Amino acid sequence: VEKQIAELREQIEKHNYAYYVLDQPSISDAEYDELMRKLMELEEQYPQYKTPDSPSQRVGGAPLEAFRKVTHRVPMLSLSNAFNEGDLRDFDRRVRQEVGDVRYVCELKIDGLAVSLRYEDGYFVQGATRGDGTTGEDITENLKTIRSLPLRLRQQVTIEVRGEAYMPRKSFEKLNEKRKMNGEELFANPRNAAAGSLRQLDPKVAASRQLDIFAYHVVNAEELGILSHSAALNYLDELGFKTNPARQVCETIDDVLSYIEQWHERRASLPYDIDGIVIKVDAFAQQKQLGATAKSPRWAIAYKFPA
Ligand SMILES: COc1nc2nc(N)nc(N)c2nc1C
Repeated sequence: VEKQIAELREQIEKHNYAYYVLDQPSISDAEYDELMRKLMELEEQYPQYKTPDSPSQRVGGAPLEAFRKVTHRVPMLSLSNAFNEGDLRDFDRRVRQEVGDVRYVCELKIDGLAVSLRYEDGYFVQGATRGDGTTGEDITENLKTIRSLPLRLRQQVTIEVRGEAYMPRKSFEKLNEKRKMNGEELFANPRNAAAGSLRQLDPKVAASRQLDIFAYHVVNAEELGILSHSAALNYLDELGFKTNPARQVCETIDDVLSYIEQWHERRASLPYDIDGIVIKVDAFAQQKQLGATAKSPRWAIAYKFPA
């Protein structure tokens, strides 16, 4: 029976990954539900074979009284902003003055909220909000309900990952539709709705909000022998995280500007809100040379779209 339960777990996680991470459903909802029902039934009968990474454990138990505080071992910095081409060219000049020739990675800046995810030996053990950058709130139970968040990685690594939790526009529209029917106050935008959902003390409510998450940073990348940000993102893919596919390596600031132009136009075609583009120096050795201020890294900048 233990083997049967383990097989079911693997099977369900495989379909979960295909559906929520790759957006390529591999079985019908009905078949998926049937597998889940079978797993829950067997785990009910043989609780000794229930494991923390089982898909049945995604929607936690009882609501919390309050959130525990979490101190980030590495502070969660914020990004300095650029509002026009001049700001971006100044950034590029400063970077090149310091490190010489440079490659950038450009990413969409998802309009959600930054979270930190800790895994030990491949198992998700804790998730926290950014808070004030040093101290955040433990929202592990709520983050577990996000289907694209792996409860167990494809490699048994101890890693800390940063990502952006967000509410897809479709989920946002459905949620506000429901709130309107119930005469409740509407959320102003998907970002507020995502923040409100992750601050729910009852994981069942968070689970109902259909949130999603993109991983975008490996905190202990160098310890893991990774040499660049683009390699870190590919590593996150290998581990089973959902990363944003629109990322692009740019050799010049002109390439960065055309990437920004392109996504400013294509923004409405995305199934989620973005509020800008993040530009990062790719090589970690150069990031290290550039360092950070108390508030933000000198090797990255966020270009904000005009409101
Ligand atoms: C390395 O620091 C960061 N990287 C980021 N990357 C993306 N894509 N989006 C963000 N919001 C973001 N925020 C921070 C502080």
